[in-house]
Amino acid sequence: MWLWTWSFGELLKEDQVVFHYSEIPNFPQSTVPGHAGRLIFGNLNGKPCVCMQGRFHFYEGYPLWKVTFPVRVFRLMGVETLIVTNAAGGLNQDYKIGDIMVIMDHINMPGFAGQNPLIGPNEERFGPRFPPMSDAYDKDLRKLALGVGQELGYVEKMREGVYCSLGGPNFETIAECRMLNSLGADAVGMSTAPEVIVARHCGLRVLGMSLITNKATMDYNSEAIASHEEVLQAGKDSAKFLEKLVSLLVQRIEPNNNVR
Ligand SMILES: O=P(O)(O)O[C@H]1O[C@H](CO)[C@@H](O)[C@H]1O
Ligand SMILES: Nc1nc2[nH]cnc2c(=O)[nH]1
Repeated sequence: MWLWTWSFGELLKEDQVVFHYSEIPNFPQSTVPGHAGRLIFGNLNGKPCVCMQGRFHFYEGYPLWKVTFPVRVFRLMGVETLIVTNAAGGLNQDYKIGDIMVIMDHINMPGFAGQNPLIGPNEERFGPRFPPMSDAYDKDLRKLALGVGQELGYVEKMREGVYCSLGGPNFETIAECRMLNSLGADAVGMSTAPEVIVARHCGLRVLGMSLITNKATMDYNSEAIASHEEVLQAGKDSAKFLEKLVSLLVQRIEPNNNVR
């Protein structure tokens, strides 16, 4: 069984069952425009999937354990692989709007300030107290994603890089963008790292992909101003491309027999 987030619910046409988050006991609610707040079960190319249409964020006021609660629910339901997607600002100056960055690693900035979803008593039934993160993003899945993207003809669009997760909700200052880029981040957003930390803690295999929805402003002479409207528009513009990519990827991904 597979899980991914964001806008791919439309792909799950076979045997589709839909729940609104409000119907599920103890589930948080989506408050962000563009995040529908629906859980969609179905088959894609014969593979059972569950898709979150809308995720939860720290900036909505949810503690990180709650932001990541669905990951543990899915793990208990038998999910083996997490495909996590996000919208992100491109810090790498070579990146263009509409590019897909396969995430090779992340910088979890809130973690440096003591905000980590695993803080508190360790739940041994999910994983160890001190989980490693140096192998968070599965090498084989990264290679597969880059290959599938190129096979679909998106040679220039496919990138591989480092995602930096911040708490949000404001977009970054110019000085912050320059600093993050000099620290090695290629893209910046307000999600994903917490979900991936919890997914790796409980043994899920992870593939992460960022859609570059805007170029982070690095120049004091630039007139560019980041906005959520721009992010949503870039998401809509790339929806078909992402659907094709994810659809073929799901078809090609082999079951994960190493899940604990
Ligand atoms: O990371 P996702 O939720 O994809 O979306 C990104 O886009 C929103 C800002 O426009 C923020 O939520 C940011 O994290
Ligand atoms: N923090 C942050 N999140 C984003 N989500 C989409 N674009 C951006 C961005 O530029 N910065």
